[in-house]
Amino acid sequence: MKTLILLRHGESEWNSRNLFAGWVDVALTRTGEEQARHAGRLLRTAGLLPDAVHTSVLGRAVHTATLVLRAARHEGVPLTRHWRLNERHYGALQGQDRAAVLARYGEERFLLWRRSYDGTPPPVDPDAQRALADDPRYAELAGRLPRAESLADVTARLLPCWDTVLAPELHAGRRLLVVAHGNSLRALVARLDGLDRAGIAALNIPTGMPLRYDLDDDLVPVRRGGRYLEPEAAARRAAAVAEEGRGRREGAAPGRA
Ligand SMILES: O=C(O)[C@@H](CO)OP(=O)(O)O
Repeated sequence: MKTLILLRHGESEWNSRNLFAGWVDVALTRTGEEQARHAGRLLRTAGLLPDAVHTSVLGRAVHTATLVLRAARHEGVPLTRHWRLNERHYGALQGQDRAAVLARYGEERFLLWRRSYDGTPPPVDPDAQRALADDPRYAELAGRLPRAESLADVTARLLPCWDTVLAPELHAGRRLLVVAHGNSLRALVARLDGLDRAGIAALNIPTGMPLRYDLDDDLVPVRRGGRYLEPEAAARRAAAVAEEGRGRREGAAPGRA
């Protein structure tokens, strides 16, 4: 049996303000930092300390992973960053308020951009991301930085990381922790669980809640959907993520853990 633990970063400044973040490097809030520490304590208590950690290159994921390992008293493990695990590039929606986007463009387009498999948000103005072109984290992407991504695009750029890094390490018997983002994890879960379009549209992943997948020798989940270490809190918070833009945000969910 192979074990893969997925974790969306803790609440970010822009999660708390209900702004689309994408590739913009926003910091964790104090709540997000505490969520990360809580996740680390959960992993230790559950006996799920990872052999290796993989994150995106975005600060909110790397910071979350660092806080998780510190809280789990397990800081010695290798931590590798991959731009392929980044959040979906949200194009011109980055920095925009979800409620304002919903009000301006309507439910159908909001859901197409936010939760469909192949809907691509409007592209970002190249001037708005000039700094990314000089960012060493994206050196490999020189001249072909994305200007917006659909979930299909995210899946296509994430799979090489799965095929060449994550899957081989799992096959080698390593327990992995992947700390990434709402949409890069949706792409990974969709692939693991073989979700259809309706399943993908309905999938929402809450911040800071470890999701455990046990995989067979072919890396097929033993239980579809995996299992959150705190299933009730995760279900509540995933439902709140689905409602973002409609007046409630995840951090405002009642009875949150
Ligand atoms: O802002 C973003 O980049 C993502 C995840 O935080 O938002 P959404 O959940 O709306 O896809």
